[in-house]
Amino acid sequence: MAEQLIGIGKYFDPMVLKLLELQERLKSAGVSVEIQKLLDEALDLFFKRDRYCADHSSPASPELELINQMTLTHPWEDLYAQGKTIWSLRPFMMSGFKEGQFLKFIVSISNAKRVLEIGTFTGYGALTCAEALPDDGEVITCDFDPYLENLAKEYTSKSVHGRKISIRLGPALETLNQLANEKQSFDVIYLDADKDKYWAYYQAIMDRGLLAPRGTIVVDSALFYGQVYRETRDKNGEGLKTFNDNVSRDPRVTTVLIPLQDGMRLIRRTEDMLVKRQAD
Ligand SMILES: C[S@@+](CC[C@H](N)C(=O)[O-])C[C@H]1O[C@@H](n2cnc3c(N)ncnc32)[C@H](O)[C@@H]1O
Repeated sequence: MAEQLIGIGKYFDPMVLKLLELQERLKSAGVSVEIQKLLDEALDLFFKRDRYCADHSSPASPELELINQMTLTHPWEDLYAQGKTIWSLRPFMMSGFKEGQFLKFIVSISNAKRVLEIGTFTGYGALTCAEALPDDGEVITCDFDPYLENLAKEYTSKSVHGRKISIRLGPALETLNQLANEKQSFDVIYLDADKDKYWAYYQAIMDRGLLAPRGTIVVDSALFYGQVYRETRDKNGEGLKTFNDNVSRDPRVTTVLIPLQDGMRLIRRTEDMLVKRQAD
């Protein structure tokens, strides 16, 4: 890719990536030490804020931390080279701590009982949701990679909340159609799979009754490394842009896009946002 479209490590914000690039270039550009120091301080403030927020949030459970560590150290490249995974997976695909805690709050404050996750990966999002559900709650999560089905099962079952999780294997759109045919509906739906199909997933969710009354859709990677507001986009960035444009114009829903991590979007039916007050 000519321009840097994809983030480095856990930093998804193209502005930070540009500032890091500038910091490198200034070192050899003969710019005064004071100017370099100002930029170093500005970046340091950004990283400190990130660290401070993480340090002053409740920690993830030991079981989630185990999934995090396993995901970071798993031999993804070797597995793909050996044909054991159907595509090239990377640790940064995992939801991780900040998004996880945010998602957990949404599940909890919604008093959700049933959650659907589109895109399981190593089970971090599924277990996060399961931890916020009551004993009779259920998370259905789906992925099309059989390797991930086994891995996520192995790791989520290490938690007492793992029994609330079931995994459906297959292309997400087929799974959504199956669930709709089974007349299933969900209080929270976490959309976190192939970005170019988000609009198709959203249409299936909204048109086929998958979102329960007063339900919420949570969309991950809604900014997609800033591609949605930049000139250059790949197939996924294009998919996300179409999705964002269409959803923000859909009169059925009320939505907010939050610059958390790589962008998180919340969507609810507009009628569910209206407070029903008793007549005086
Ligand atoms: C970003 S990761 C999901 C991360 C996960 N939700 C978490 O909380 O850590 C996206 C996942 O979607 C899966 N995926 C991509 N395209 C898919 C499709 N068409 N059908 C089903 N799963 C798909 C990938 O295999 C991958 O595991």
